[in-house]
Amino acid sequence: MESIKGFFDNLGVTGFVRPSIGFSDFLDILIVAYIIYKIIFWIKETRAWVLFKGILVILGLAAIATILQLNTILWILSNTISVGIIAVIVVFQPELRKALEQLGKGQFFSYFIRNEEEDNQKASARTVDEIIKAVDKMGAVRTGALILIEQEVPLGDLERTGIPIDAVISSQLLINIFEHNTPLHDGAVIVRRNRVAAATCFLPLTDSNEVSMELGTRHRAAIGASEVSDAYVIVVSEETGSISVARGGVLYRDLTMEQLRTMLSQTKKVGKKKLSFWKGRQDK
Ligand SMILES: Nc1ncnc2c1ncn2[C@@H]1O[C@H](COP(=O)(O)OP(=O)(O)OP(=O)(O)O)[C@@H](O)[C@H]1O
Repeated sequence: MESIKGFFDNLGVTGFVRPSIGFSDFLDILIVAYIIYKIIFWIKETRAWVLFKGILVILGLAAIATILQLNTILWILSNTISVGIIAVIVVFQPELRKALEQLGKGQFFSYFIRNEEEDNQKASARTVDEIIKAVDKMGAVRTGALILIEQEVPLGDLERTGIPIDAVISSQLLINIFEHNTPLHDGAVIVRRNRVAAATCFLPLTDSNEVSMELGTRHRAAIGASEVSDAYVIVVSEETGSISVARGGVLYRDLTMEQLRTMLSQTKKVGKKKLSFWKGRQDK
């Protein structure tokens, strides 16, 4: 401390006050750090993660604009920031409401907590095989199905509209879930890595005018979900037994099993080992 004081004295800075850190300050820092940690987890689990990355890009641009003195860009950024904050509150109103509701119910932190063990698992070739087997069988007997395979964009928001399952994936499980007149058959199943995360999930319908009139709400929901995420959304038509995949707002219809396998082999690769804060999760 004396050397720091000496440093400031040499700089001519007088009146150096030695900061005193007491127990309450320590507790204060710990609580704030814990809350920030939980909020980051929440951001990673919801659509907010994509928005968060967008905000980081804008902050990066602002930093570059400040360094290079790009005054017009700085002016635009400073004048749009207040509008941006209001827009974020409006867009994430459902998530904020949910978090406040959980806080009221005393489940705030459980809402934020992810299953770390699950995070360390990876989508395997076996998972793809099981999905293809189930889809093939359901198509043959015209059992309608809707399956989302999560990629980089977390599907926590959609998952919470359904019933949690959290079971290792198998073709039998998927076929059972979509069996007619059973409690779980309505709605969509969400697959996260090797597990069925939830069933009966409600997906947003696309409002695109370009979707063929012959397609009903199952297909419209698949396209809608693929517009708001990067998930692979598989649809088995109850009417025709045909298999389609929606991805990035585009519906690839009447796929053969080989075409489906080729598409699903492009899902998050097995064998990549990286720890990436930017990507938001650990892939193995
Ligand atoms: N928003 C939604 N989110 C999840 N699942 C949905 C949604 N809308 C409809 N579904 C599922 O789709 C079923 C209705 O499918 P519908 O017959 O309207 O669609 P379709 O596109 O014609 O498909 P199919 O060829 O299977 O008949 C519902 O019973 C439900 O399981």
